[in-house]
Amino acid sequence: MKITRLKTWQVPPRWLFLKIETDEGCYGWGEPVIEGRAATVEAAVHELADYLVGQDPHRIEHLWNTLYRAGFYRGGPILMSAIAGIDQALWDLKGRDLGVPVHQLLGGAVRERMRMYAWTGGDRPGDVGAGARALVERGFTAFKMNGTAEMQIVDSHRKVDEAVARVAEAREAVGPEVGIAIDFHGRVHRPMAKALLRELEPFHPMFVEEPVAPEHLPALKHIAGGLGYPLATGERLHTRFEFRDLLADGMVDIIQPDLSHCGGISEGFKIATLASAHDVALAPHCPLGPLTLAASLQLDAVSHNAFIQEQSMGIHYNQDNDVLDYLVDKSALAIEEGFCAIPQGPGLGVEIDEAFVEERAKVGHRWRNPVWSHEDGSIAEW
Ligand SMILES: O=C(O)[C@@H](O)[C@H](O)[C@H](O)CO
Ligand SMILES: [Mg+2]
Repeated sequence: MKITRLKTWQVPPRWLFLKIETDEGCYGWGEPVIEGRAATVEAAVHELADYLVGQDPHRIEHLWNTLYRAGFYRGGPILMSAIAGIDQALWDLKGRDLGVPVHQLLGGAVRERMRMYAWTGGDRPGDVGAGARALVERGFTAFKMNGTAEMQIVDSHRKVDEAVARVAEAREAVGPEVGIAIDFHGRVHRPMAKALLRELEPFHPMFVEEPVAPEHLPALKHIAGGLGYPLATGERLHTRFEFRDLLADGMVDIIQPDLSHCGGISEGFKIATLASAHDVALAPHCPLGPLTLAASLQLDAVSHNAFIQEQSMGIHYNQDNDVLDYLVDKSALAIEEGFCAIPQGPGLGVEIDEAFVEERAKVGHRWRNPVWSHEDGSIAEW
C-alpha cells in the first residue's frame, strides 16, 4: 500500500482537516492545526507531503522520524502541529486497514470511558456560577473557567481579589464535589502569581492551568512550592523533549499535551509514558475538533495516568459550531453522565462526513487570536 495524496480543508470555526489517501482506497483523517495559524500549518502539511507520497502508510514511526529529523530544523508549533495531524491520519488509516481502534494497536484500553470537562464562559472572566451549574445539570462533574483578564507583570492586588472572588462564586454554585479547573492562559507573571495561587487554596481547585506563560516555566519553581492543589500546563509545549525538562524539574502535577500540537498520537503516547514515570497525571488539551478529540480519547484509553479530557463544547469562539457537526454518527463522541465512551470503531473511531466538510470549507475561516492591551497601551497576554 502506498500513500497517493494529502487533501486539506479549512473549516469553521477555526479548524483544519486532513485526509490521507492510498492506492488501495484505504484512507485516514487527522487534524493538523494550531489556533490562529491554520493556513500556515496547511502549507507545512503540503510541503511535508513530498516525504509521504509513495511511502507505506503503515510505517508510522518511520514516517514520523522522517518528517521530524530529515528536515534538520525541527520542533515548534507549526511543524509539530503539521506532523501531529499527519500522525493522527496515519494511525486512523492503519486502524481502518486492520479493522481495529487505535487503542487496540497501542496495547488495549485500560478504561471503558473517560471523564470529560467543558468550558464555562469565554476568554474573559464572566458569569461563572450560572454557567457552571448548567454544565453540572447536563451531567458534567468538572468544568474549566477563566482565571483572570489581563494582568500586568506587577499589578494591583485588586486583580487577585477579583480572581479569587470568581472562584469562590463558582465553588459556592457547584458545591464541594465538582472539579473546578482555572485557566490563567499564561496571563500572570511571577511577582503576582505567588499571592494569587496561594489565595486560591481554600477553594480546592481541581487544577490551576498555565499560571505563567510557557517561556516562564522555570518561575514555577519559585511559585508552586507547597501548594495544596495540582498545577497543570503543557498545551503550548511540543515533543517529548520539551516535556522532559518540565517533568525533570518537578514543576507540575498534570501535563496537558495537545494531540494536534505536540506531535500526534505517537508523540503523545511517549509524553504520557514519560509523565507516568514522574507520577504526573495526563489531561490532554483539546479546544479543537472531532479528530483531535477522538485521537485524545484513543490515548486516554491506554494511559493509566489520564484522568480527565477537555473537549471544545462551550468554548465561545466556536460559536455556532459543535464538535459533533462533522461526524456521520454523532453518538460517537456523545457525553453521558459526564463521561465519553472510548470510541470502538476502526482507527480513531469516528466517521467524518466528507460532503459536509466540502460544504463548510467553502465558508472557511480566518480565525485570529484577539489582540489585548493593558490600560497603558502595552500589549497584554490573551
Ligand atoms: O485550555 C484551553 O482550552 C485554552 O487555553 C485554549 O487552548 C486557548 O484558548 C487557545 O485555543
Ligand atoms: Mg488553556
